[in-house]
Amino acid sequence: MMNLHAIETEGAAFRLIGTSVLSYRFIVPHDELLCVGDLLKIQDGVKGLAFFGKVTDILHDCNFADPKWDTRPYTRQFYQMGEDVFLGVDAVPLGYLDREKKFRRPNTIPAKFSQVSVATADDLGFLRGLMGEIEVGVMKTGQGVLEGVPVALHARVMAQHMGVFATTGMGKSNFMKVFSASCMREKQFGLLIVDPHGEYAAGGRSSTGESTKGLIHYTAGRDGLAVFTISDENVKKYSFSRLRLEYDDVRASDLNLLFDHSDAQRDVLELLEDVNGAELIGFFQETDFETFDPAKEATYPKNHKATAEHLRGFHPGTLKVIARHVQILTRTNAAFLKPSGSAIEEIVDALEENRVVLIDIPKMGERSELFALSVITRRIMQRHREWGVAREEEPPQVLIAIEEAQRVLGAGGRRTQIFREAAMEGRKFGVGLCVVTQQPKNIDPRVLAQLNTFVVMGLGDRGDRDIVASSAKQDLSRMDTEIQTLDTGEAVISTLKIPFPVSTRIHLFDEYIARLNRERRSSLDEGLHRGFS
Ligand SMILES: Nc1ncnc2c1ncn2[C@@H]1O[C@H](COP(=O)(O)OP(=O)(O)OP(=O)(O)O)[C@@H](O)[C@H]1O
Repeated sequence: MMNLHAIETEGAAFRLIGTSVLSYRFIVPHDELLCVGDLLKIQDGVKGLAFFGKVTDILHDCNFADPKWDTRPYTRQFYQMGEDVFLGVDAVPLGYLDREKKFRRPNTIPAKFSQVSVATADDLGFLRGLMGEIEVGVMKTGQGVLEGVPVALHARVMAQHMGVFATTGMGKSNFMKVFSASCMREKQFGLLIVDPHGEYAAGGRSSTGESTKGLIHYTAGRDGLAVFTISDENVKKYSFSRLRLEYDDVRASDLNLLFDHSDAQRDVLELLEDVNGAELIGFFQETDFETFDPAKEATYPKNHKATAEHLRGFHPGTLKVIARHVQILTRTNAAFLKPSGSAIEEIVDALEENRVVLIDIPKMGERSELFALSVITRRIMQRHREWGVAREEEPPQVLIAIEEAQRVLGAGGRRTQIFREAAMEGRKFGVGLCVVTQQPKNIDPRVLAQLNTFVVMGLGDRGDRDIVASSAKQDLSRMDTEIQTLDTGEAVISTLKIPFPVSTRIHLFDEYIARLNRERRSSLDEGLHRGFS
């Protein structure tokens, strides 16, 4: 018979008592402080393997058979029976290091009574080798952070679409800026962000009112950034490029994205999809729809004959509505939409040079944001498709951020075709989407199924958490308690090439870029000292 007293207790905090390949349980003294989310190392001395787990639940437990022992009159005495009263801890397995120090999925179980301890940064040092290039924060445990273990996404995975899910005020803007700064630093793919509030480029106010810095303050990474703005002041002050789009960049489907249309109006726009933008806008601006009759050439300008002939059989009222929408489109976007002169090729070039491209349109509103995003996305998709035909080598990678993505990627929205195309086939051409939303349950599940990276920053709503957990490629269901208790600036990240979902404390942007600027300065100083070779 096994002699339990013979087990070495020196240095061993706790011992594993069960239960299966997919679930660990151990007990700790009743006064021990452990938290949900704490990372554990389970050293299997019998097989020579190191297992890792994460605390998912902690409960009161004891050795007494009587279920009411703790409410009996002499309860106080029981507290002196320290060894019979303890905490039971449940943990989820993360994986294990085999004898060759290779990290494996948890397909076996540690020996009974293996030694369990809270993992240190040294224990988890091997994770550094599994991380990617795009640093976003440090690994978090239930009680704090593991300073030596940065969390960094793999650049190659980014064209396979990512989702950022955050309730308002949980630190989504901060995350996007930290992510962008790391993209500027690494320059491994292009990142497009349309910024309707003008906060990402030069900074502004956070949702709680403090002033924050912007991407231009990451001076050491400045050549990884291109900003296209409508603001004269910013062109002068920061030498940003001017944002210009021209009529020919527009397609009929852009109107579908911005306005609600009847079936007949949608039919008109579908028929006109291949008509170039200048012709489309010219036709609707120059034709009088009170008298328009496609069968009578005298009722429309001669140069629009081909377009007019498409429109036989449509009611003039239908065309009038579209003419009005064309007028609203050109007027409301007049700050950057002109008959000719477009910066779109420069924008796509900057993305192909693997820079972060910010489209800075302060105070322009939602329609302008979506319009600019749709026009640029279409051009990116077009270029990348052409690339596939014309050249042997792979196209460059581009990631397109879509904030409040439920607006354009909701279930059943046929009006937002270009974003759906990017979601469904973009990865073949190196085009990824970064879907940012507070309401994942309002995103088309087919789009969610395409995402390979999930950044979850606190979701209060059970429906939202369930849909995220069921769409992620790694099992997030066991992390539900942790996701519910995430604080501002904390995230659970599930992505390809990092073997388990990692809880992360996202860097605070201002501190992160201060560090990156310092690192660059000190490496320059060192270079000057030693000479560059
Ligand atoms: N990683 C972090 N560490 C510490 N504080 C953070 C972190 N991220 C965000 N915060 C703080 O939380 C507050 C809200 O952050 P932020 O503006 O990024 O939220 P948000 O989710 O973008 O809000 P909204 O959706 O309203 O725009 C800010 O005061 C910011 O300083």
